[in-house]
Amino acid sequence: MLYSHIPAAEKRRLLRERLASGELLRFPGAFNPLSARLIERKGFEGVYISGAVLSADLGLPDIGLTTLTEVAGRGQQIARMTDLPAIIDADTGFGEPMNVARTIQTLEDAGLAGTHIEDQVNPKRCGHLDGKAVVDQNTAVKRIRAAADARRDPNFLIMARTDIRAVEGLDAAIDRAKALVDAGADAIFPEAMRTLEEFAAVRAAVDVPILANMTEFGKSELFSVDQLRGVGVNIVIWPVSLLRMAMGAASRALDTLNEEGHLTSKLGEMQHRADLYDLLDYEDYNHFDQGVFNFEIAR
Ligand SMILES: C[C@](O)(C(=O)O)[C@H](CC(=O)O)C(=O)O
Ligand SMILES: [Mg+2]
Repeated sequence: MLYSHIPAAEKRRLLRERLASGELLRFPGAFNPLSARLIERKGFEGVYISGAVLSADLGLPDIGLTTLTEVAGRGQQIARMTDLPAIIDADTGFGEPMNVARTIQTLEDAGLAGTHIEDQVNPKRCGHLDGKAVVDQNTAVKRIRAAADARRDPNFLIMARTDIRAVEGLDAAIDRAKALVDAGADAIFPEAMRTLEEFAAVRAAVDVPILANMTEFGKSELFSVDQLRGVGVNIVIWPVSLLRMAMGAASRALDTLNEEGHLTSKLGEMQHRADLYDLLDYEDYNHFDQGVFNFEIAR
C-alpha cells in the first residue's frame, strides 16, 4: 500500500546480486508509476524508465530537452511504486562531468537503482535514428569517471551507453566499451546493435553485464529473451513498448468513440475497475479508514 516496502539501497543490493548470478533480467519500460506496479505484478525483474517516454509524455521529442529535475522527479514517482529495481535513462548526463556527478547523486536520492549515461553529443537523439554524433573517447570516459566517483552507494549501477556503433561501426563500439569499463562503468549498453552476433562480440570483449535495447521500429531486430540469453545478454529493455501499446489502444478507442458514439464494444479491452483497484491495493487502505472501502464492484 502507498509505496514500495523495500528501501532503495536494498533494491540496489538485490539487483547487484541478481546480475552477478548471470541470469537475464527483463526490464520493460514503465510509462507511469501505475504501469511500474503492473510490471512487478506480472513477474518481471525490473522496471526501465525511458527518456524517450519521459519526453513523449511531456509532448516533447527525445532530443535532450528534459531537465535533470524533471527526469529525477518522474524517476522517483515511478521507483517508489515498485519493489523492483528501477533503471533510469540519464541521456548524456545533463552537462559537463561535474553535472554528471550531480546527476548521479540526484538519481541516488530519488531512489533509482541505476542509470545509463551515453556518449552522444548534445542535442542528442534516439539511438536508432540516423544522423547521430558521438563525443570523442576522452570526453566519453570523463563522463563515466565523474559518474563513478560521485556515487555514494557502491551498488548504484552506472551503465555506460555507447552510440558509436551506428556512427563508426562495431570495432569502434568494442574499443569504446572497453575504455568505458576501464573508466568505471559497471555495465555496458551498446546501442543500436544490428545482429545477435554483434551482441556476442560485445559480450566477449568486456567482463561486465551488457544490456540489449529491444525498442521497436529501430535498427535492431526484435530478438526474443531466449535469443538474447543465448548470447550472454544480462539486461533487456523494452523502453517504449508499453507506451506504444497504450497510445495505440487509446487512438483506436477514440476512433470507436467517433464512429459509434460509445465505448461498449471496447469494454473487453479495458482494464476493469476491479483490476485497477487491485493494482492500487485499494482494499488495504481500509486498514487506515474503514469508511473508504465500503463497497462492492460488480464484475
Ligand atoms: C532507450 C532510449 O534511449 C529511451 O529513451 O528509451 C531510446 C528508445 C527509443 O527511442 O526507441 C533509444 O535511444 O534507443
Ligand atoms: Mg533515451
